[in-house]
Amino acid sequence: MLNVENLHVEVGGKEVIHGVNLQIPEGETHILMGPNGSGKTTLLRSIMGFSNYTITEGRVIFRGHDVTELPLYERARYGMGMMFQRPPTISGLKLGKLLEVMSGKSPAKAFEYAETMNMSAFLERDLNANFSGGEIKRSEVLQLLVQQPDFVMLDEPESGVDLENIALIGKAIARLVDKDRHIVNRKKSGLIITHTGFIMDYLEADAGHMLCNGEIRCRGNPREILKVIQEKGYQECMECVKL
Ligand SMILES: Nc1ncnc2c1ncn2[C@@H]1O[C@H](COP(=O)(O)OP(=O)(O)OP(=O)(O)O)[C@@H](O)[C@H]1O
Repeated sequence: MLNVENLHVEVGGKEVIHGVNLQIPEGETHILMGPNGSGKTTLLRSIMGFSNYTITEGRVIFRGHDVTELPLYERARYGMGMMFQRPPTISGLKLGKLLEVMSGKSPAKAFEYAETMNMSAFLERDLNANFSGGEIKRSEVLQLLVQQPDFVMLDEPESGVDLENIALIGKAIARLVDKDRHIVNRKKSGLIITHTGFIMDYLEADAGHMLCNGEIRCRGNPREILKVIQEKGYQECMECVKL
């Protein structure tokens, strides 16, 4: 599904990602961990094609297409989707209208998803305007449910979410990356950033990667990596490179 080859990324005039290689096969969900400021969000945004993230070396291959030079919307058309950690507020754009546009010919289905995500009362509100942290997360997951991307990237989906809503969001994300869900014979895949690992209680994670100072320093079972981080800190994990 996704093949990131020797990716180097510059943001704000400095190199933040230093030669990352990452492969996510069709039907797999991978977990991305690492200390604050290690470059996790930068990596996801570069894969998605945000314009202020400059790829200075390396390639992003998605479904066999080299998308390194493509704008974000073209990557979305190929089937990539991303949940923002801090999405912008857009005055004048109602959440309901956005869902209608995203859903194409099936707005009824979009409003069903809104109900599932406890967001029906937000449809007439401007996008993200005074939404709480947890409401923003639910709105982001709702938009992805409506878009149904083949490959989804999620930036700390559980952070700031209360215990009841973690279950709601966790189950919705499990639907987004469900291996058995086929869209025109394509299996879904995902890449999820997490610090706590709570999201792994709701879905089957196939592999974990730990990013440190813009480099992947450890790969393996995501629960094992998390355990080492919890018990011994990031340093130990950096040294136990299992590549
Ligand atoms: N636009 C920018 N201008 C300057 N520096 C930036 C910019 N965006 C990111 N950085 C820097 O790049 C580094 C990596 O940031 P990034 O947000 O990718 O880290 P992260 O691993 O996602 O962190 P966290 O776990 O805290 O969310 C940080 O030092 C950050 O300050």
